[in-house]
Amino acid sequence: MSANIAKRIEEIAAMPIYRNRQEGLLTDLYQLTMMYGFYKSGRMEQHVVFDVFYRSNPCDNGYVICAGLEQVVVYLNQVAFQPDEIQYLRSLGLFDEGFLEELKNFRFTGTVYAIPEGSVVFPHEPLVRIEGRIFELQLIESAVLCFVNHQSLIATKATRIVQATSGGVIEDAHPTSEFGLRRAQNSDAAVFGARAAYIGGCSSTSNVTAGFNFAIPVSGTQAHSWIQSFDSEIEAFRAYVHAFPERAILLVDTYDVLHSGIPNAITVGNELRAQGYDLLGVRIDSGDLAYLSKAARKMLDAEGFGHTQIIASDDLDEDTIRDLMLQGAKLDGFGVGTALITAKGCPALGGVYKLAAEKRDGSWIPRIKVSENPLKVTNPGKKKVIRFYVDQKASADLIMLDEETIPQGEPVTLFDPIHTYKRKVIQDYTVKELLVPIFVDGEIVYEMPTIEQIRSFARLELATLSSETRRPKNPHVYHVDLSLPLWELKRDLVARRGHVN
Ligand SMILES: Nc1ncnc2c1ncn2[C@@H]1O[C@H](COP(=O)(O)OP(=O)(O)OP(=O)(O)O)[C@@H](O)[C@H]1O
Ligand SMILES: O=P(O)(O)OC[C@H]1O[C@H](OP(=O)(O)OP(=O)(O)O)[C@H](O)[C@@H]1O
Ligand SMILES: O=C(O)c1cccnc1
Repeated sequence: MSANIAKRIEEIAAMPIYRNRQEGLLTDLYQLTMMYGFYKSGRMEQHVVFDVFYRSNPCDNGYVICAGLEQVVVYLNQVAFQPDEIQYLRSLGLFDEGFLEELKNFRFTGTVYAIPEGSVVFPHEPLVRIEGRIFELQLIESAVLCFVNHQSLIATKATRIVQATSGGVIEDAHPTSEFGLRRAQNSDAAVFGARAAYIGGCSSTSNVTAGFNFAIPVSGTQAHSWIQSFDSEIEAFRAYVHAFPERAILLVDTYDVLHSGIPNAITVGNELRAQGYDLLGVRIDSGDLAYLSKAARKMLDAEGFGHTQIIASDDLDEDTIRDLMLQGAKLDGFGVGTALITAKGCPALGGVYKLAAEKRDGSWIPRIKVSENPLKVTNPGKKKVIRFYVDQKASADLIMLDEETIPQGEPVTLFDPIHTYKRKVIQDYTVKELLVPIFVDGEIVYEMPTIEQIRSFARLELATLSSETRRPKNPHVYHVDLSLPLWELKRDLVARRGHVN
């Protein structure tokens, strides 16, 4: 492991959220019973390849932003069983001592390729490809899917919400703070969700644990209780700006936005101004946010508070935000909690982990899972994914067998794997291979990017998609095709119901 890679993984593993997480038991029982079966039948060393992929985009979106790889890397680097966990497994009465001994010594020794966090990805593409002993690869399925599915879902939801603030124009998006801690499905979902939301374009989080661990900017205003705890709204405002003269965003809807909140904010703003400060902002958390923001803007502007921002919150999601902007709401920023952290409307990303190949006598034998539904038939073999760019826009992706040569500029004919008569010739393109090495034989070979690098990358990635692919409803379906050799292999294996000979 190079010094840089080692230093970076040390930094990441030192984050409190990752410390002391060995997570051997973060698995489904059937993984352990299958592992026991492999152990009993002498097949633990069987080398296999598993792919992580999903079959359809969440929220009828046109893409997913993949996220969660950092958590996967830390997990694979640390996964182990503690003595009390071994004792618990012993108490189940399912496993013999030899097997428990194997678990005591468990370490991940496999090879992992993955698409970097922040990338835009599409259905059926291997997001993570893991190669190694079936004994290890079976254990890790559940945790790897949990991390990738969750963070990719929230990052994707965040891109929908953030793009809604500016009608899909990425560079004009308004700052959007993630407010979901209190509404998340418990704390890990809140903290890792805040990370994913930041990757997806949120500008900050109210979640201090997420800020502390992941170096995400934290921001906040006040609760209604703050205002209620004073004898009057103006006293509450004065006390807050006294504490934070430069960064006060005053909550103006506790009593009456236009007749009390905004006039009081203006009074306090003038007092602040006399001390040389500008009132940073106001937050409206109820009522008709379009009407109130327009009226508040006029009142603030009339008193010379043109720079004072108006922030909205109140059960917002991408649809309401888009609606508000269409109504001409005068909003400079948003706080979004429940709908973002719970991915309202699309509660799970259905990523799966499927066996793609098995090593026999030194060569890879492709494996397939057949289904009546052609979209559910897996892509066999050890694979890679390439993306064609034309005029810097992502034009199509191609899933290929790992041994195939990547095209280098010659025209390429792509065909739809289901409706094969649908063809497209790509020329004048550049090409990028999406899966990059992360672990080789259990050792990390990837220099993990910082959260800022991941977030900036996600933004660049989104910009490679057409606005038609990014639009929130009925987006263009991005082409993900199979190379001819992969398509033929799949067809032959389907015909033979997966039998190799
Ligand atoms: N102009 C608007 N267009 C569309 N939706 C809006 C508009 N203004 C507010 N909303 C949304 O309408 C919903 C209003 O919720 P609700 O009926 O609970 O009223 P409220 O103002 O939040 O009341 P409360 O005083 O209980 O907070 C919220 O989801 C809010 O984001
Ligand atoms: O609406 P969401 O998108 O879920 O965002 C989080 C919500 O949490 C707070 O309300 P809450 O009533 O919990 O507390 P408060 O008294 O501080 O307003 C805040 O005012 C937001 O409305
Ligand atoms: O800082 C805020 O305004 C905030 C934080 C969490 C939830 N709601 C609001």
